[in-house]
Amino acid sequence: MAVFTEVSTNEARELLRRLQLGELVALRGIEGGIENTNYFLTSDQGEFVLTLFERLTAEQLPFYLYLMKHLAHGGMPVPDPRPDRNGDILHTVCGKPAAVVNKLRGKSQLAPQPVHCAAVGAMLARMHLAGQDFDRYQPNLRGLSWWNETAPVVEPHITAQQAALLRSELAYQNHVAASSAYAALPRGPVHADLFRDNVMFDGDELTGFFDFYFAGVDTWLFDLAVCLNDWCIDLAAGTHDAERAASMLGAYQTVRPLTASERELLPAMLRAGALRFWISRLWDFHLPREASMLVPHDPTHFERVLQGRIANPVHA
Ligand SMILES: Nc1ncnc2c1ncn2[C@@H]1O[C@H](COP(=O)(O)OP(=O)(O)O)[C@@H](O)[C@H]1O
Ligand SMILES: N[C@@H](CCOP(=O)(O)O)C(=O)O
Repeated sequence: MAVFTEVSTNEARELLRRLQLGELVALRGIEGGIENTNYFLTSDQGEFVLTLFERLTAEQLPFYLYLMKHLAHGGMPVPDPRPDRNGDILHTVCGKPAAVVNKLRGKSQLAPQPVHCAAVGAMLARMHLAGQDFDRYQPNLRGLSWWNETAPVVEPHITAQQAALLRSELAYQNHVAASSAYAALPRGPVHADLFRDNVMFDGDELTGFFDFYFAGVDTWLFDLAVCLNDWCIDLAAGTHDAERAASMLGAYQTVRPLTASERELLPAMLRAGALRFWISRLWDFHLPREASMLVPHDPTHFERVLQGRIANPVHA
């Protein structure tokens, strides 16, 4: 359930008027999602998604919303935030920061085949290139600094063996981040959470991707590693799927070939991607936000993925 704040039809009607998006036809709460309140908003001009931000602040949101707008205008199939009469794309609904975007066609592909992984790889590379000239900056707020801050917070809740893995991996990632190969990695705005549930497909055709609310400036390789760690992993076993990974990496490189530093650091970034989601899942699991309706994801999945990435490094 992801309607934390109830929006009345009157409020929806008034919002559509403010945004000059026509007359309300239907308003329906969206059950998926864990962070925000989402509604499908249908007017006589089309179908939209209304999001009320429950956690992100009005200071953080412009980066995400303007990045989506920039990418949409660059031809990427991402939601385009709709402006009001003054040109503002961050609105207020029920006292919460809110946005209205176009509804994307298609549905999530939760059992991806190599063809889907190739589509995601090519689209990710196009997105990286399209984001190059985006002029706002916000770091990846779930990057290395956050891992260093959060690891000691979750440590009291895990076993000694898990804590040892967490500490040694963190030490390794701090060491990698200080290296000259890491400094040479190309970077720019990244999605940083492009999991299967954030991409739409119509059959084998990728029709869009959304949920930019973990985006930030980071290495492009980290973004690719996050995708490989979700799309190209057998979820039941937590193991690497070589065929799907080859499809994703190959398609990514048809658009943007990896640099020498990226090839060198792919195994390290696959570990970083696994560590990032292991820590955030441990955090959500052991320290749930007060009054949150968040149903935490299983942290042990990414612990297994991390162990697999350490034991069996994958090269480009
Ligand atoms: N622009 C969009 N077009 C179509 N469906 C969307 C769009 N944005 C969100 N959704 C739907 O809403 C659900 C929840 O959105 P999501 O951004 O994942 O929420 P949360 O940030 O709370 O996790 C998605 O799984 C998807 O079904
Ligand atoms: N992809 C993350 C959780 C983020 O949730 P989302 O619904 O906002 O994509 C994970 O799997 O841990």
